[in-house]
Parts: sequence; structure tokens; C-alpha cells
Amino acid sequence: MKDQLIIFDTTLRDGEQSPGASMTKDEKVRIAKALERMRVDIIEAGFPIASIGDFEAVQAVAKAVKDSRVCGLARALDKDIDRAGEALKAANASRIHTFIATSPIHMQMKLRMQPDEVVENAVKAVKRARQYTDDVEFSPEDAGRSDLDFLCRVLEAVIDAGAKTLNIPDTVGYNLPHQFGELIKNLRERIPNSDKAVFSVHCHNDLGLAVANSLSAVMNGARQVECTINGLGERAGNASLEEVVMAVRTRQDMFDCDTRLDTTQILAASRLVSGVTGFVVQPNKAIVGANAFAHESGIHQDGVLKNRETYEIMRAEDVGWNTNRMVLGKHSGRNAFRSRLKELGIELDSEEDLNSAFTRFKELADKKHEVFDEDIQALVSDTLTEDNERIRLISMRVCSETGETPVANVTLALDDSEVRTEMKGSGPVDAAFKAIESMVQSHTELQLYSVSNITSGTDSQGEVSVRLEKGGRIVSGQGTDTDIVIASAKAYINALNKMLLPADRAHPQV
Ligand SMILES: CC(=O)SCCNC(=O)CCNC(=O)[C@H](O)C(C)(C)COP(=O)(O)OP(=O)(O)OC[C@H]1O[C@@H](n2cnc3c(N)ncnc32)[C@H](O)[C@@H]1OP(=O)(O)O
Ligand SMILES: CC(C)C(=O)C(=O)O
Repeated sequence: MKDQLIIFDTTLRDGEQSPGASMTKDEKVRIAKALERMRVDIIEAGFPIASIGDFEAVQAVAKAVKDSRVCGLARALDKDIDRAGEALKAANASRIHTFIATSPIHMQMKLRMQPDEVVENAVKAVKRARQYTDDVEFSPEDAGRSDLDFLCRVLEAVIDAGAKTLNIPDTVGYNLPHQFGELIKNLRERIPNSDKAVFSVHCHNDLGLAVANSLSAVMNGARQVECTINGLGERAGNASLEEVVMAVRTRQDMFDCDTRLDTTQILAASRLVSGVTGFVVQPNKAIVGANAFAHESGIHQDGVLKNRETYEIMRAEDVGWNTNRMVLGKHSGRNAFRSRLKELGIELDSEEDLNSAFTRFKELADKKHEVFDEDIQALVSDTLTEDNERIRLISMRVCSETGETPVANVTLALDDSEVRTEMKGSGPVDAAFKAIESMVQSHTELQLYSVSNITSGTDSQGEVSVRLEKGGRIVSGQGTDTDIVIASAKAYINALNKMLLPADRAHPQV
């Protein structure tokens, strides 16, 4: 039977200390409920002495949450501890987390206290907190830069005073993984009454090592990790909950403990925190970033289509994604393209058609970051109608300039010959249509012209629809391209091709 690794989430306290991430009482309650659904063990809801708003937020979380323990932070000061005790009164299960710095620089320059005074205040604070709850956590702030002997002395004293959890913070993210693991090991070995408390860690990410340091501590006996959703937190943030939890879960071969979290709630919580704080999750963020389970390159896609484990060490579904994702782009290969066509219910008659559609897909992918399903549908419908084309666009150059009449220079393949002309128009599309009509001489009337974008973004494909009428016969045409003038010419030519077909072979009229 493995030990339980306790997850202490501090999104609502240290996470909120990120500049710009302040949360209202209601927002804190919503996030706390999401953490409770995830089965987080302890929720640090705030720092009650900080403001009336934060006091009320901790109070509201304490009332709303039933299954997780709710914690409030307090300096080693009576007034802070009393305020935290008061805020947590309604909690089903509460914890007071009190702290005081133990590093030489913090004691001398910030607290302006002698080491003896620090020990005295720490002990006094723990004893006072115990008057409110049996569950008291103590942190020697800046432990990562504190003297080991002094740390042992403070920690031994606070255990005797009633602290049940000893949280070792690397407050400024200074430690390296090996060193931080050693620190936890040394403390556990050297403090005589260390077995009376749970060792916890609280790592900051100033050197990008918060998760690595936390994991190293767990490998050396820490049984609580303090972390935040999306790694939110003071400065560069804290250890990210999703990364710590999934590292331990995925590498059970390396850990003699595991959390009791429902990891399928991770993505929802990440999105909630991102939405509330306005802190966008970077696409390449582990576990919760948009690309965490997305594959774009052909070799990877081919591997994943054959067996997901070739390139996936976790299941996307286990952290709340619907599934993994194949992104079609310029690095994708035929196997992924074929598989997406199948998913879209598109059947091409021959390998030749597939190759032709694939070539057009690659051309499009060179112009666009991501090729979406709608792009593929448009591109394949072009492939399917290609056979019936008597008119094909070979090239087009349009000049549009302020104060000048736009000019379009268009080259078409008309049956077996190549023709070219230049025409002016009231706009670039008008000039292009006039040039095409002057070569085709269809004598059709343009009844409708509309443009829409297939996907969002300035690199999206424009989709143009036109409707032409001649002698009571109406045909429609569509064209797509990242350049809307070219998309317009394609749509016009598509409709003209239909108009040139016998009526019974033409596509349905609009
Ligand atoms: C590492 C961490 O993340 S710790 C948590 C950090 N979070 C916060 O600071 C957010 C909330 N903070 C606040 O709202 C305010 O700073 C308050 C309400 C806590 C205090 O406000 P003020 O009384 O105006 O004090 P101020 O913030 O200017 O200075 C902090 C004081 O606390 C003292 N102090 C700092 N830590 C501790 C501690 N653990 N125990 C006792 N005193 C402490 C400082 O020495 C300083 O004392 P001084 O005023 O005698 O010089
Ligand atoms: C209060 C303590 C745990 C803290 O936030 C830190 O040291 O970073």
C-alpha cells in the first residue's frame, strides 16, 4: 500500500499574489468548489488579515466547501492568527498556516529580529493557532536559504508546540532539485521528533524548477506538496498542481506515494482559473496547454494513429480532454490526411484524387498555420469538381492602390488554350470578374456575391459564394483562399464552369 501524497492547493492565496490575479469572493468560491470536485486535500483560501474582502472570501470558502480542508494563512502574530481562526469558524475541517522567515537575510533585513526571537515567535504562533484548530501548519519562510542547524532548531520547537505539518518553502526558487531533496532528507533525519509531523514543500519557479524541486522532495520523504493551478503565484509562480500530480501518477514506478485526486477535473479547473484571472495558458504548457495532446508532424501522427503510446505518455482523457488532437498543418503526412478525410465522411475515388487533394492541402498549409476541417471540406470539393472544369484560373495579379482605379491581370486556361487579359474595375473583385467575363463571354448576370471567413484569424481562408443567372438558369459557385480576391475569382469561375455544363449535370441550383 502506497502512502498518500497530500495536495495542498494555494491558487487562492499564493496564486492570487500574482500581480493582476486578484479574485473576488464569488470567484474564490467557484474555484474552491472546482478544487473540491478534484478531491484536493487542502485549499488555502486566502490571508484573512490582508483585507476585509479576503477575510470574507476565506469565510465564504469555509462555508461552501465540505470535502476538502480549508486553510488560512497568518504571520506569526496574534492578530493574524485570531483573524484566520475567526474566518475559518464555519469550516467542516480547518487548518491555520502560520509562518516566519528563518534565513539570515530575512531575519536581519526584513524582520529585524534575532534568531532566538524568531524561534520564540514561531512557537508562540503555533500554540495560539492550536487554540482554534488541531491542524496547524508551520512554514520557515525562505527555508531554501536558511542555515540547516537553525532550521532543525525551529522545526523541532514548533513540533513540540503542536504543529502537525512542517512546510519547507523555497520562497525565492533558489534551490536545485538534488539540493532541495537533500534538504528534506537531512531535516527528516536530523530532527529528533520529525516523525510527529508531515513534511511539506512549497516551491517557487524563479528558475523554472518548482515542479522538479517538489518532486525531488517527494522522493526524499515529503508527503505534502503545495501547488497551484496553472502554476499561478508570486513572481514566476508556484509548482503547478497539474504537473506535480500527473508526474507522480504517470511515473508510479518512481514514487512510493500517490495522490487521491480525480485528475479528469484538471482541465476544467485550469480553464476556470485562467478565465477568472485573465492569465492565458500558454499553448505548450504541460497537461493543460492547447498543444499538450496535439500532434502536427506527419511522423508523430502516423505513429499515434498506429498506437497512441508511440508519442503519448498520458491519456488526454485522464486530465479532462475529450481526446488527443491531430492538427493538420504543413508538417502533416498522408496517413493523417487520409484519416481525417475518413472522419469527415469524405471518400475519394482513387489514390490519384487523394494525392491531388493532399498536394492542395500542403499548398494551403504553407500559407496557413493550421488547416481546419472546413478548409479540408472546401479543398476536397474543389478536387471533386476539377474534372468538369473547362475554365481554370492559371494566375492573377491585382493592383489596388489609394486614388487609383484597381486593375486585374488574369490568365485562364479556357478549354485547351491559355488566354490572358487586363481590365479595370470599381474594386479589385470587380476588375477580376470583368477580366474573366471578357475572356469567357458567358453573358451571365451576377445575382449574389458574399464573403465569409471559414475559420477565425487574419490567416483564415475567405469563402466566397456567387450566384449567376442566364436565361432563367441559376447556378452558384464557391471559392476559398487565404486571399479573398483570389477566392472571389475561384468562386466566379466555379459558377461559370457549372453554367457551361449541361443543366442535368450541373450542381443543384440555389
Ligand atoms: C512568502 C509569502 O508569500 S508570505 C505572504 C505574502 N502575502 C502578502 O503579503 C499578501 C497580504 N499582505 C498584506 O495585505 C499586508 O502585507 C499585511 C496586511 C499582511 C501587513 O500589512 P502592514 O501591516 O501594512 O505591513 P507591511 O506589509 O507594510 O509589512 C509587513 C510587516 O510584517 C512583518 N512580517 C513579515 N512577515 C512576518 C511574519 N511571518 N511574522 C511576523 N511579522 C512578519 C514585517 O517585518 C513587517 O513588519 P514592520 O511593519 O514592523 O516592518
Ligand atoms: C508562506 C510561505 C509558505 C510562502 O508562501 C513562501 O515561502 O513562498
